[in-house]
Amino acid sequence: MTLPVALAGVGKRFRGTTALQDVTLELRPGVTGLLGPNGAGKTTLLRIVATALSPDAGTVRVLGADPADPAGRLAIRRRLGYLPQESGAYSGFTAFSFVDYVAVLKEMTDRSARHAEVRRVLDAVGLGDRAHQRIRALSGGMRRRVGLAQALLGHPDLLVLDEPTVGLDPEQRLRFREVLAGLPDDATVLLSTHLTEDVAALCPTVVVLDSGRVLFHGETTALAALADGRVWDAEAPDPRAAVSWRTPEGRFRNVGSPPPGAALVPAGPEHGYLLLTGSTAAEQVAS
Ligand SMILES: Nc1ncnc2c1ncn2[C@@H]1O[C@H](COP(=O)(O)OP(=O)(O)OP(=O)(O)O)[C@@H](O)[C@H]1O
Repeated sequence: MTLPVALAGVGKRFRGTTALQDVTLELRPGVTGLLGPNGAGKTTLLRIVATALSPDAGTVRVLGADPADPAGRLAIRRRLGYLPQESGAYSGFTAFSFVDYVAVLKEMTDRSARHAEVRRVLDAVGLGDRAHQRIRALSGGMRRRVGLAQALLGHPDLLVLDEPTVGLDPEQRLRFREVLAGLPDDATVLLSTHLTEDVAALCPTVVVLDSGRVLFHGETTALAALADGRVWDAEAPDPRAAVSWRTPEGRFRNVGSPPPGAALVPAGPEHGYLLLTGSTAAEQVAS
């Protein structure tokens, strides 16, 4: 089977900043979450997979093709749906006209079939009744959903979604879950997020990126298992903890090496993530 995404030794620098370093990663069909603190390199990695950016080093294969080759790039783009980080562009379009415009770029030439597809994806993200409103008049979460709708056009084999849940209210998060669950089994989704609860709810597989390096790639349950027996509550931050924070009950949750007799708490993916990334991510998870 051709792997949907295969990166080997990928590196990317922006002037003095190393955004990605020696990233080797193979993705299989299904939903993979890309988790990491601010500046970890998530957007850079997604842009490379989505053929929007070339790496400085390493090899990239997406859907069996090489994005460095113009014919390969075109072949990938025809089978790709991409939600980039939010841009303010196209705000004068209506939701319908914007998604229709992207559908034209995707070579959907039959007008009535194209319009039916535009309606399908707008309905899928819960914007059927807002289709003729201008994008600038929509809320931030609705604009994000317009972006998601265009990524779903034409049933892509690979969906690359940069922070798709930002700005979504709880009901829309649930709907987004349903959209992902409704994709065919052989579709591949790579989505970035800061939120370990997104990963727990949406992604059977997770990649943890920090400072441009892959720290973990495996099942989300295995990320949680890294912290088994290493999470405990106490009256104060414990010096044996790699990370501590105050719980809503006013106690302190500690992740690290517990003392004998510690009040252990079941581990979740966020605790495994904190053990891997340490304090850089602690504030994001604790807040
Ligand atoms: N176009 C660019 N020019 C200069 N530096 C860049 C550029 N794009 C990214 N970087 C730098 O590369 C590093 C990785 O950035 P990237 O946006 O990939 O991280 P991220 O994990 O998506 O972060 P966030 O969670 O904050 O969105 C950061 O240090 C960033 O400042």
